[in-house]
Amino acid sequence: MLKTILETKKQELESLELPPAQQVTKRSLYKALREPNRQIGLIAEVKKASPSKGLIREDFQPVEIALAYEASGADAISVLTDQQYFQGHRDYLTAIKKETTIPIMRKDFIIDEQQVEESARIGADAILLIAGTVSDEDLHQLYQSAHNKGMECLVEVHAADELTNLLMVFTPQLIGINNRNLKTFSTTLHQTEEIAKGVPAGTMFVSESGIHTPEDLIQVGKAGASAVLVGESLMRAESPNLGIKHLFGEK
Ligand SMILES: O=P(O)(O)OC[C@@H](O)[C@@H](O)c1c[nH]c2ccccc12
Repeated sequence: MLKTILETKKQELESLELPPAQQVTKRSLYKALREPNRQIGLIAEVKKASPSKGLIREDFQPVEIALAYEASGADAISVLTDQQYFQGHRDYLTAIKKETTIPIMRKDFIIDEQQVEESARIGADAILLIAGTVSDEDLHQLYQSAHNKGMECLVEVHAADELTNLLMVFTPQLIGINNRNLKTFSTTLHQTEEIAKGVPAGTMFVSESGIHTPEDLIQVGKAGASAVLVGESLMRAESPNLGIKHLFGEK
């Protein structure tokens, strides 16, 4: 699947038109996650559909969802901008950035400098970079170029050896451990527990995917996660607010 998505991204790159730069003030994702609103940080995701689950939310109002996340105490927001597989759009991110005050991360498959520039222009505060999509050296380049453009990065890994190899090239300020197996699409929080052992002391990491309950938060918190990235369980809730309350076990 990842291979297919990357093929699409390469095609899209051939006709990518850079939008005009939005005049925005960048917000720090690192800082927000270092001082979370609750016992563990929350990056709440705006996600309409996914390749594994199909359509997740029929009534999809991206700005309203983002505003509700912020009002409910999310520390940051992740916005899917991939159109073909996640039914996202870069305009959703720009609109959300304008209406909110917390850091906004662009969730897409970023494999080229042009997309880093595009992310800066549409108003992203941070971008997701995925280990294994390009070489670790190229990933480092994209990471540095994002920082040069005033953005921060969440660098995602899926396996312990992937993290080990990455750390031989550079140490990202923020690591994401994806609980989803990209081949089978199944999720297990053991993934976080296993891979966390290889995260350097003092480096923050986020546990991503397949997180639904207060027990899940405790489990990944014990493994050392500073924050969680949650999409589906919030998007399927009756409202974003109820979804966040349910996640944290609040009345
Ligand atoms: O909807 P979930 O299971 O809560 O997962 C959110 C997020 O981790 C997931 O959307 C994700 C993690 N890494 C990605 C890379 C690309 C697209 C999507 C993702």
